[in-house]
Amino acid sequence: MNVAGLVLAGGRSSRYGRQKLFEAHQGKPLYQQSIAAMQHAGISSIYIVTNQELAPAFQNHRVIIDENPYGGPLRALHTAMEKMSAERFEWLQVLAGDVPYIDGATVSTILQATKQHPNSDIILPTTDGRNQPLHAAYHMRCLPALRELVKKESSMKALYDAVDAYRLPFPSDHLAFININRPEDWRHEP
Ligand SMILES: Nc1nc2c(ncn2[C@@H]2O[C@H](COP(=O)(O)OP(=O)(O)OP(=O)(O)O)[C@@H](O)[C@H]2O)c(=O)[nH]1
Repeated sequence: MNVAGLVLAGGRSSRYGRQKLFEAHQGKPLYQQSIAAMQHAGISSIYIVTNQELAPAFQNHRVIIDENPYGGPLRALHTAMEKMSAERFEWLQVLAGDVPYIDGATVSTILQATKQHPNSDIILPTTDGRNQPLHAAYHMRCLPALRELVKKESSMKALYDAVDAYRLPFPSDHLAFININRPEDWRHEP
């Protein structure tokens, strides 16, 4: 498969009060839900982008260390793409590590769209018109734009505004992109 997976796992969890990525969900640390979803969709090369401080917790995985710790997802994506640019991958399927209901079918739908829209730079899921850039597939051709943007920007929006993003709508009641920010967010457990 020409797709690699990338789990964003280097945030501060300041709203949660402690590192949310390791909270138990269905008997496993929360971030592992994102890995399982990608594996179910057939992605076998999965990387975790994190910082030096959290890296020991991911020692059984392929880890990429943020060049700018706590620099945000755009910079984390840039660091990962630079590190992976010499490899054979065409697309990078990104998932946040704090999405308990993400599943393989959702990732498969995004991967299917990479085949249907091979000239797009990003397959950008949306729910109710809301962009979901932390759960998008990025073509490696985004790298030159990323190199320029990280010099001055920090938002993912800057990237999907700068390149050709194909919007992939999901139903408004689709749970897969719901993320945990605060402990009380678990009450949405379906
Ligand atoms: N590698 C990496 N991942 C990040 C970074 N910032 C956020 N993430 C990840 O991106 C996902 C969404 O993060 P947010 O909830 O927006 O931010 P957070 O820092 O984790 O939490 P807050 O401090 O409460 O904003 C989570 O899986 C984070 O671990 C970063 O600078 N580097």
